[in-house]
Amino acid sequence: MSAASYAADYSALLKEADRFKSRDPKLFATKLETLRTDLAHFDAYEKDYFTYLDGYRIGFAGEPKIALQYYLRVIANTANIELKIKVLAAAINIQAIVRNYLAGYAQALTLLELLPQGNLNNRIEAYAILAIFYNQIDEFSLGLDASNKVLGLTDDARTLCFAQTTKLEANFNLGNIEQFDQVNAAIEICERANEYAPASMNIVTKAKLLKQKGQVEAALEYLLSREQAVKKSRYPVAISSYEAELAELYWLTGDAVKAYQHANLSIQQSSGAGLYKSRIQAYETLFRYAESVGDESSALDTLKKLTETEKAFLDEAKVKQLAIQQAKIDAIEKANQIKLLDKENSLLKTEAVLARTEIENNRLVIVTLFLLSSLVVIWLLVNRKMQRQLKQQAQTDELTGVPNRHHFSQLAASSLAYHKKTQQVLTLVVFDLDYFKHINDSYGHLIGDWALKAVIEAIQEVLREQDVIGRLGGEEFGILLPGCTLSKARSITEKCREAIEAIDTSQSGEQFKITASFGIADTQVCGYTFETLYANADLALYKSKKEGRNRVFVFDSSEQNMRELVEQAN
Ligand SMILES: Nc1nc2c(ncn2[C@@H]2O[C@H](COP(=O)(O)OP(=O)(O)OP(=O)(O)O)[C@@H](O)[C@H]2O)c(=O)[nH]1
Repeated sequence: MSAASYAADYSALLKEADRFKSRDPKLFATKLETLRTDLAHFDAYEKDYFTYLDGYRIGFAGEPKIALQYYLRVIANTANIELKIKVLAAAINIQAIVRNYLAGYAQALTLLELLPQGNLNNRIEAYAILAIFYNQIDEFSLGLDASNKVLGLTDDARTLCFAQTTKLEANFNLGNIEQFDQVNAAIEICERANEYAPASMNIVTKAKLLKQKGQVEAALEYLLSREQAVKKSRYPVAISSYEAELAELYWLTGDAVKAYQHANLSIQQSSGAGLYKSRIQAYETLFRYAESVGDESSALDTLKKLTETEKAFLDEAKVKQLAIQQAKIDAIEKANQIKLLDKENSLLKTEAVLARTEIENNRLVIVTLFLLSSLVVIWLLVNRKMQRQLKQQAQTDELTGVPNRHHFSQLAASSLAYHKKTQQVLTLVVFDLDYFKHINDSYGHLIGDWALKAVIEAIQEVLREQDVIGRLGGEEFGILLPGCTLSKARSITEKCREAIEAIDTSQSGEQFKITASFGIADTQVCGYTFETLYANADLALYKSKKEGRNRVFVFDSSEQNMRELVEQAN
């Protein structure tokens, strides 16, 4: 019948099997085999729990290293912290047995880290195992500490027995024991709990204490009185140390033969690894005995074995110390690595913040630069417009909007240069309004201004696109007629004159007549200097005025009257 057929609660069944694991190994193994048939129905936790129990069974059957493999699998796999703590403790126990102290010590540190998350049973079990482990690696202060923790957590007789035993061992090795109360209590509690192995260890300890206090006879008497109790334990460690102690006590009390016999009994019991102390004690007794009987060859042989055992013991102690040192260094390194990681993390965080800030700053800089460049562009555009406006203002006559005298002469000069280069004719027309003073005087300056603007508008209607008109001053204007034959120029000028004459002044609110007198000079007659061209056009204008105004005259150097005019003008 499988476990599943009478109960589905595998966790409870596994716990029940667990209770028998050291109390009744046979029953435990049976229960385990029953559970094994339902392995497929287990959840992850139950599987891990089963693996642990199965490992325990294997360890108990004398295969600690295989047991350890099972435990390590559970430790790595399980998500259940209580099971993890339980198995870690069991693994530490095994590490002590297989004398892998480095791994055991490192696991002890992990166990202590996890322990606050465990339940009460976890703590009791863990501290109990730690106490054994620490004592075994000669860390008796830690062993004492762990033992006291167990004693403060439980009133279970069996557990108290083990904790009192480890406490006694730690205190004995630390030289802390003055009275016999503690050792008597430890023996009593273990015997009451039917735990003969620890009871036996405590019995031997009591004998050692008596010996230390010089009560050798009492020690011997006591040990002999407890022989049955120790033998009943069937615990080789206890028996070998009992026999070694007994041998020494016999030696000290002068019974050399019994000393020799019990020393040999001890060595027979301590053939297993790790029982160095008892063997050393026994070999010492055997050596003394061989010396005392003059058996030099036996003495030498024993001395050799004693030295070998002492060496093995010291090597073991060295291994333990090195393991502890290494584990401590590893722990410090781990802590440092964590600190370093923390530092690196905070450094990375700072870098990330800095990077973010830098990105934001860069973004800000880009935005600012963009805004600045936009402002510069806008400023340049505005400035160019302003410059254009200023330039225009500087070049333009405010009232009429045509080029002023300076600009007009510049335009004329460049135009003349071009025409000279291309050998084209350029004609300059100058005209002056007739009796303008009279208009001003009669209708006021505003009307005079109106008239000036009206004249420009009228002329611009007549002029071609390429022709340029400018104000030379007051009521005098100039017109550049590029690439124009004289007859064409005369014709355009005549049209200009007519246009002025045709201005309807009524739009100004006044009714009056506007006329202008014109003078024309061209480059074919006057050359390509503006001054000469202007002077000659001005002479022609002068002639128009003189001839009665409102007319057009062309400068002609061959003409007599022109010469006269020049003379008059000079
Ligand atoms: N309203 C106005 N009058 C101006 C401006 N510039 C010059 N004048 C006037 O133009 C008149 C020119 O007078 P004059 O030099 O005696 O010439 P005129 O009266 O036209 O006579 P002729 O040129 O001989 O026909 C003066 O009264 C100036 O004050 C201006 O921009 N606006």
